[in-house]
Amino acid sequence: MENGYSSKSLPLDAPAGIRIRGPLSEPSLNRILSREALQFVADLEREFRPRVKFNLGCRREEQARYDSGELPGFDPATRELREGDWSCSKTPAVIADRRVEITGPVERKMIINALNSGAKVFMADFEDSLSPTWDNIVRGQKNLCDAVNRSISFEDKARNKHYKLNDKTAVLFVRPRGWHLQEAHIEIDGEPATGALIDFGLYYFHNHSSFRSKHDGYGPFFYLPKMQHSREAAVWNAVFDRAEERMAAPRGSIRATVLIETLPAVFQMHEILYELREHSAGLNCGRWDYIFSFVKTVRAHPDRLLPDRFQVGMTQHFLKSYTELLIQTCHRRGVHAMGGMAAQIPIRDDPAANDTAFELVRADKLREVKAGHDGTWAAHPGLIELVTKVFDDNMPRANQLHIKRDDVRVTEADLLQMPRGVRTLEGLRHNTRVGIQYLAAWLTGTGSVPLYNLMEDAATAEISRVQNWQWIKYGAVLDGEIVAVSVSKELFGRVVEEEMGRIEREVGKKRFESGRYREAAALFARQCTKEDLDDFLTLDAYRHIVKFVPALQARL
Ligand SMILES: CC(=O)SCCNC(=O)CCNC(=O)[C@H](O)C(C)(C)COP(=O)(O)OP(=O)(O)OC[C@H]1O[C@@H](n2cnc3c(N)ncnc32)[C@H](O)[C@@H]1OP(=O)(O)O
Ligand SMILES: O=CC(=O)O
Ligand SMILES: [Mg+2]
Repeated sequence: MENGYSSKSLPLDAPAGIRIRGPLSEPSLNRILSREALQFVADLEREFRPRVKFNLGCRREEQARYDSGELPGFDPATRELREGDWSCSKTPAVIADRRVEITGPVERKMIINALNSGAKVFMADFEDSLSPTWDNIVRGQKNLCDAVNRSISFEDKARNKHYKLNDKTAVLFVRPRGWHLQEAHIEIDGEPATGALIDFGLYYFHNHSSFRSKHDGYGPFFYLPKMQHSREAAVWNAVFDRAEERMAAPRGSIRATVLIETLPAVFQMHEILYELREHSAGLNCGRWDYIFSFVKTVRAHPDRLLPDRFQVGMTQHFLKSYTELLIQTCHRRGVHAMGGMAAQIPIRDDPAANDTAFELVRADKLREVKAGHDGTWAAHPGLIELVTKVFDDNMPRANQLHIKRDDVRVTEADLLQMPRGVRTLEGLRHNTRVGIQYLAAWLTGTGSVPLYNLMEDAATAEISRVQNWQWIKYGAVLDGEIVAVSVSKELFGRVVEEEMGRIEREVGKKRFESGRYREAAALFARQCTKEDLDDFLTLDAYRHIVKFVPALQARL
């Protein structure tokens, strides 16, 4: 035995070609990686890995075109499909009313709290709000199994608090990782597995039959993140077909909502729905990744520098156009158009600030329901009552599929219009302070955190990173300074140093020394100052959280 791990903590009964490289922290997790479950995910991996790799290659090719000056737009080749008359399969009754959805990582206590929160849906997250440590991934699957079969409970000994499910709970959706992330701790035929297929496959394998016996045979339900093109949706559709076939589940029983959260995908919404038409549960405005993707896509265009992050709100023309087009598209195809996440969360120790935060959430949700959204997201149980009321007051039916928004006329220029606002030193400082603290949490296994009274997760951290990168790369001139100041590596270096000092003062010396702040700062600074922008912060950061069983230590 070395470092607390023993070969006994590895599941030993893996089928041929599968190697589990991460330790299991308790024997009850073994069941998640049963021989049959691993065989199921390995079959998916072997069938779909080539298509996943092909699609990632297409992303690189498309990005090279944007880097040489092109901008994304509607595809002339699929015009007939966009203009044609077709619908997605009818939405199952159990998810007809999705007015408020709570989201959160697949953490045991939070799953119980979210399911009990009074929201219609809980989206359990392996993605933006989860740091994908091996333990979080496997434990998250176990937590979800226990939630689906209603045996989940949690004991908070320190607070003498016992958690269990209420009789009435939210409907469960699960968001697997995006196509770009690998699961290094499961090797299939000598290569790391595709994270998305591991998350989907293990969850589907263990839970499909429980869903079959309820919800009129529909489910499990999924959210699908970060796609860039309809050919990626076609892969998900084929994965769903194969999973249903293997488990003798009715075709179309799996339903999934696609997040439109990349700039290229906004030009592909009809096409994405078409590919998934038998499995679709609509689209969602993933605003935070969308803003991140906007910057990433135009990274080679020096004339497209974003203003401060706080000014890129949903009333900016490009974001308003995106949400309206999404609503029109979904309602033409007979599926839900879900709203996104306001970043404000309850502020316990400051009633005035709490009131302001609630007012901002109320205004955001009012805008969404009036625009025609069928529901929206909430980040915290303390917001469910408020958000529900806004939708109840303005949406008398279960949804607004009948509101077609034929008045909406959105062009490529609308979707690409630059947001207005100023670029400030405080914006650079805030991005840096938040980016470093978020990464420090992520490296220790926490994927969503409250920072300065806002929810921060991987998508919001990405905005901080790419905005800094863009300003440094193109020497953005800052507004509001007495003498002209442009952002440079030297200025950024000073900002990192000063913000590290501030973080240390804010979190205290003890926490600062025992945390991973210095490692996070080095990682964040490296990412912000690279000559060429990395596609995802989490790809670089993932290397820092991979922990192989020492006896099997090898290069990633
Ligand atoms: C860009 C996107 O993808 S958005 C979607 C992804 N992001 C998310 O899902 C973020 C979800 N939200 C969260 O993770 C949390 O609300 C945070 C990290 C922002 C704040 O969490 P905390 O600091 O723990 O909040 P707070 O202390 O006020 O929590 C109070 C209680 O509510 C619970 N709670 C807070 N948020 C949630 C949630 N989203 N789901 C379930 N329970 C929650 C806490 O566990 C705590 O429970 P307890 O009283 O039984 O101990
Ligand atoms: O996933 C949601 C987002 O806003 O990003
Ligand atoms: Mg996202």
